[in-house]
Formats: sequence, structure tokens, C-alpha cells
Amino acid sequence: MTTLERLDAVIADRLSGDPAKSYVARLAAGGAPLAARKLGEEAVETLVAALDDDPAALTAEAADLLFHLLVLLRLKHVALADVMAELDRREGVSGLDEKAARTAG
Ligand SMILES: N=c1c2ncn([C@@H]3O[C@H](COP(=O)(O)OP(=O)(O)OP(=O)(O)O)[C@@H](O)[C@H]3O)c2ncn1[C@@H]1O[C@H](COP(=O)(O)O)[C@@H](O)[C@H]1O
Repeated sequence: MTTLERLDAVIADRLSGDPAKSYVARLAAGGAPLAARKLGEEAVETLVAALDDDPAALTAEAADLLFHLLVLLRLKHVALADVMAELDRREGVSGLDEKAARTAG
């Protein structure tokens, strides 16, 4: 099991937990809008760390970002395996070629 898969399993387990004892349960109690807002905040903090040229901060913010993305995916019933499968499907397909095919015609 990868780190993301292990974390995803812990998140799934905590979703229905006690919001007083679990941050994941607290996010779940706020629903997808709260998790989406937190994800947006973490995205902004990630880009600030990147623009600040601060590798340690970027590492920490990237971890926050991935964690909150996993929580949001769970709340929206999108399986991590499906996201991984989508990335696998794209493997070897240049983003430039994909965009050109999408915008042609
Ligand atoms: N990986 C994480 C993880 N990464 C970040 N966070 C929390 O995400 C929050 C990030 O929020 P912010 O950076 O905005 O900080 P904040 O203090 O909440 O800021 P404000 O909301 O006040 O603006 C912090 O409370 C972090 O502790 C995480 N909380 C939990 N996990 C994992 O999830 C598991 C289950 O956690 P619980 O549900 O809390 O048991 C843990 O064992 C960990 O493995």
C-alpha cells in the first residue's frame, strides 16, 4: 500500500468519527464545501511557498494539500483508485498534444 492509500484508508475510517477528537471528522461535519474551502486555502499556501523559494514550507504545504484533497475526494465519493487510473491513462500522453487535440476543430 502506498502512503496515499494508507492515508486514504485512515481518512475513510475517521469520516464518521467524533469532530471533537478528529480533524477529519470535523471537516466531514462541515461537508464538502468546508473541505473544498480548506483545499483552496492549502493551494494558495502551496503557491506562496513555491514563489517564496522555500522548499521546507513547500513540502509541508504540499502535504497539507494532498491530505485535504483526499478528504474532499472521500466526501464527494470519488475513489483515489479512479484518480490514479486517470493518471495512468494519461501516462505517456504529452499535455501539449492532449490540449492540441482538445482545441482542434
Ligand atoms: N495528514 C494529516 C494532516 N495534514 C494536515 N492536517 C491538519 O490540517 C489542518 C490544516 O489547517 P491549517 O493549515 O489551515 O491550520 P489551522 O490551524 O487549521 O488553520 P485555520 O483553520 O485556523 O485557518 C491542521 O489542523 C493540520 O493538523 C492533518 N490532519 C490529519 N492528517 C492525517 O489524518 C489522520 C487522522 O487525523 P484525525 O482525523 O485528526 O484523527 C492523522 O493521523 C494524519 O495521518
